[in-house]
Amino acid sequence: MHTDIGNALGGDPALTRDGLDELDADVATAHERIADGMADDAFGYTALNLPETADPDRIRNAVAPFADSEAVLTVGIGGSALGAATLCNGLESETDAYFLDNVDPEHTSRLLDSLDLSRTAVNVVSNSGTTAETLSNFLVVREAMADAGVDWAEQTFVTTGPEGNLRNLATKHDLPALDVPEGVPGRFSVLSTVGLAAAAIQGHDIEAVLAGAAEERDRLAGSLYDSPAYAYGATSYALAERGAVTNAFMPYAESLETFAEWFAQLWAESLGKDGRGQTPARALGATDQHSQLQLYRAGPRDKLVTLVRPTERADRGIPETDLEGLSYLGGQSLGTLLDAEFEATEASLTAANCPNVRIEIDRVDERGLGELLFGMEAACICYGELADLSTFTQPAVEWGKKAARGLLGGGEFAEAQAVRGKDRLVVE
Ligand SMILES: O=P(O)(O)OC[C@H]1O[C@](O)(CO)[C@@H](O)[C@@H]1O
Repeated sequence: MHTDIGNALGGDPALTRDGLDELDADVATAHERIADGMADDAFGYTALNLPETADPDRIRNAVAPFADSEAVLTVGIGGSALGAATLCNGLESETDAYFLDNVDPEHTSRLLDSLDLSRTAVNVVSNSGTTAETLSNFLVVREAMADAGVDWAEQTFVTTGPEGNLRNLATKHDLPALDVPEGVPGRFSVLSTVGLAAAAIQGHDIEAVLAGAAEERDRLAGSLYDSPAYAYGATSYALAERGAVTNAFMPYAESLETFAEWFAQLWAESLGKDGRGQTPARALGATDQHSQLQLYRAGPRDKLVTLVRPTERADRGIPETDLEGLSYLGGQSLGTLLDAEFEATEASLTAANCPNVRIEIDRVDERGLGELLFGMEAACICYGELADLSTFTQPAVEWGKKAARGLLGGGEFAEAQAVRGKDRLVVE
């Protein structure tokens, strides 16, 4: 992963090289704490040890019974889906991958109706083993399989923690079960069983994902000028402290669109605390040049724009044309056009004083995705250290869970009362 922070300086919000140099002393301290946390396998920090502690053979052996599946259906939400989806949607495979990470009845029914359930491996993932959306979707999938005359227990494996409903279900039905590594919060678990199992069923080189991550780990150092991950984390933090409270995250590759979703959970759930944080706004290049760019260039001065691209990709030529005004495109390629759009957008942001950072990998392949995923995790942890935030918890999500559970008769919760007491001002 290459991080170019040149365009983050001298914009509005204003960050100077001196400001960054000053911050670098804090990055050295942050790195020490991170390295100590890794050495102690401390909660959260232990996620950065996964490039060496994850066991690809164990994962592959566990999913071997499903190797000839036509499709793999992952039932999970948040960190229990987005990491696997980033790998599966970022890489090509003969085996299709689907994700049930919402409880939209129409979508769930359409998806289940479209699948040959007898040829589909079901990967149920939940760290806590108690998440309502995941468990409900699993019950629906199991019923659909039974209705289709498919032995669901033959097609299903789970990835979960040591306790919880899902672990009990796996034990009761003797399902193959992978363990969520201890001390790894969901949004930091892509480089573990949680993110790698579905990718292994699709036949991806999960060792190469871990090797790319290990390369990025080896670049962690006591200065932001020596570590691409810390350069990104520290620069994002410094700009947020100066008013860039929105991070427009814009990959220039369709294969990285899900990666932007994964990044949004990582950044929002890790850094949104104590009234602080930086709001991730997902975008896609070049598409959102034609929807969002106006705002980035001419709207409030509250943004950092992160542009991500692979420097190598399979290309496709644009045919020569005699159409009026289009000759400049004829004979070029879509890749050349996309790169020109990337560089032009980057320069247009700088010309409008909008701070932006360039993140590049060689290719969107297993190694490249490993670098990006690890790099962004380390960047996030670095940001959390500099901001003195509790990066690895997400207490604010519990209120809504209690309210929903109370509304469904799953217990007495004050939060459910609050929902019932909603103020109404309906305009019809
Ligand atoms: O893996 P689990 O426990 O089902 O949780 C799913 C997701 O829900 C959250 O706990 C938020 O509600 C995320 O942190 C997590 O990634």
